Amino acid sequence: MKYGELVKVYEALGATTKRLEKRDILADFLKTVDVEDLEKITLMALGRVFPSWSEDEQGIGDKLIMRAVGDVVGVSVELVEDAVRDEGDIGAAAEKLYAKKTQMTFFSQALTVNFVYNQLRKLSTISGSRSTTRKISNILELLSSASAIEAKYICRTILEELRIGVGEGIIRDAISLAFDIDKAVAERAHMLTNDLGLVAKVAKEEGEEGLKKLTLIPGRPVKPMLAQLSEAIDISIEEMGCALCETKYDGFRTQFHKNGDEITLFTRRLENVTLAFPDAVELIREGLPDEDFIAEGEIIGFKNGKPQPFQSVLQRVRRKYDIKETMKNVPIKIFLYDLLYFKEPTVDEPIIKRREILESIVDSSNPELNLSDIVKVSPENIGDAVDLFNKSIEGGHEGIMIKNCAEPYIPGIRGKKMLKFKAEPETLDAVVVGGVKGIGKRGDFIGSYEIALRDENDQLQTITHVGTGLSDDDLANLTKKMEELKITEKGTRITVHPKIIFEIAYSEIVKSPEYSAGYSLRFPVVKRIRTDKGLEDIDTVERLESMFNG
Ligand SMILES: Nc1ncnc2c1ncn2[C@@H]1O[C@H](COP(=O)(O)OP(=O)(O)OP(=O)(O)O)[C@@H](O)[C@H]1O
Repeated sequence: MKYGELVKVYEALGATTKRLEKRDILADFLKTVDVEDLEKITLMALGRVFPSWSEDEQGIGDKLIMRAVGDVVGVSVELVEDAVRDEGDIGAAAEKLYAKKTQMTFFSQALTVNFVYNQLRKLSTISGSRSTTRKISNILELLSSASAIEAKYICRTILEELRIGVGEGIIRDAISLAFDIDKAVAERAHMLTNDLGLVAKVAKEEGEEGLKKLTLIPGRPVKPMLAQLSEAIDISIEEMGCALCETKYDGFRTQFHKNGDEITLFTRRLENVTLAFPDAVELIREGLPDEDFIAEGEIIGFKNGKPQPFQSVLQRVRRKYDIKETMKNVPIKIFLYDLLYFKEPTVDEPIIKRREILESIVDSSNPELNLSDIVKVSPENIGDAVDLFNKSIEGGHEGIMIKNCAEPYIPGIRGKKMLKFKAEPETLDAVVVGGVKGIGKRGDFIGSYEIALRDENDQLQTITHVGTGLSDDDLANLTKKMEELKITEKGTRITVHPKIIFEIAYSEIVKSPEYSAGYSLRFPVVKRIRTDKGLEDIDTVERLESMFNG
């Protein structure tokens, strides 16, 4: 297939903000795609060339693309930077600049999807000496054969930001519609494999039956099951009838995979953090059996018998070097609470059974390797759950989880089957989309951060500016990061790629015409910088609205 055909679909998708229209456009298109191109096109519709579970990345920053665009069009990097400032992103800037392109390209052939996909994948394999030059020449090969509009989307795909408002949910629904697959079956296949390209291919070739056979593979990360808030401990237990209540540890959610001899650790964002935790790998190797498994739990920094703030474990993840040193500074404990695979998938077993198997396979004689504190509760002994809550808070933990005894593990879904009850008021996770440079003492820093939530059409809508709660160190680090993520700069204001996630506490939600969400927050404070969360994890305008309406 010609790349130009995919580009036409990108344009159509970008031209509407309506979710259902996007789904229909994509479904109609997917029906026409040959099976050889289907995996590639499904990934590229997401603006990616690697599935979510893959650790490969193109590793190209804005600067490098600007250089490449400048080279192809025959203008200076400064001019490209100006165009980006005017147009808002490198894709739109490239499209504009191509119109002025003076150099003619000889022997240029129409780009195919296959060629673009392979060239972009190749970028991840280029490393070592002269890698920048080699990467640029690889990008130039693509850009010099591209039309203006193709260049726009090639640049955006390199940065993994297509800006057409299409997320995984829309693509999954389009696959269901295109190949007549029950939505729940497609959703489950996606959640278990984390590979929409594969889901599309199997849906087309083997239909629902084929999708039902797709399952977990130890060594490949799975999206975690997420929790909703419990209104009150007693109400939740009454509703569930039988509940497993567990201490909610405020640590680093980790999946521990064993595949053959290899043990791999993944974060809730599916990042491989094995190298940051050699001690955790050893604890898991010694405390669990030899068979393949996927267990889930929390890694917590522990010092002098006390849990350390969540940020302390994050230090371990950020440090690429001196792991031995950081290991000494931040000793850890593991608290396991779920089992997704043991010799075979266990996700369909109820939590009560999964816990039973987990208890039977974990040797927790080492005080660093634990099972979560747990009580089985029914409406007759709700007091036991309240006791566990109090004990958890006294122990320096966040609260309790309340899990419906009968429920399977549902990856990636924030459902009512697993609830959390915390001592502290609820917070919001929002993404930073811009910032304002400070004045006076904070002149060198970006002191105020504009944050946004996601709306029902996957677009970001702003809610407030926040600067309180950040230490001088945070401000220095954030300012550096914001410079790297910068898209445009006007006066003291900058806009950035949406990558930094803040957890925000506030006193009240108010209506506001000033921000595009239509709501704002009073007295917002940054509680944490959530490097363990990504854009897909931020809260929605819908949730804000329902919290506003009480
Ligand atoms: N015993 C436990 N069982 C399940 N999850 C636990 C447990 N202890 C701690 N957790 C943590 O609680 C989180 C569940 O809350 P949720 O799914 O809402 O994630 P979250 O958005 O990270 O929540 P929060 O910001 O409240 O930690 C899990 O992600 C996990 O990290």
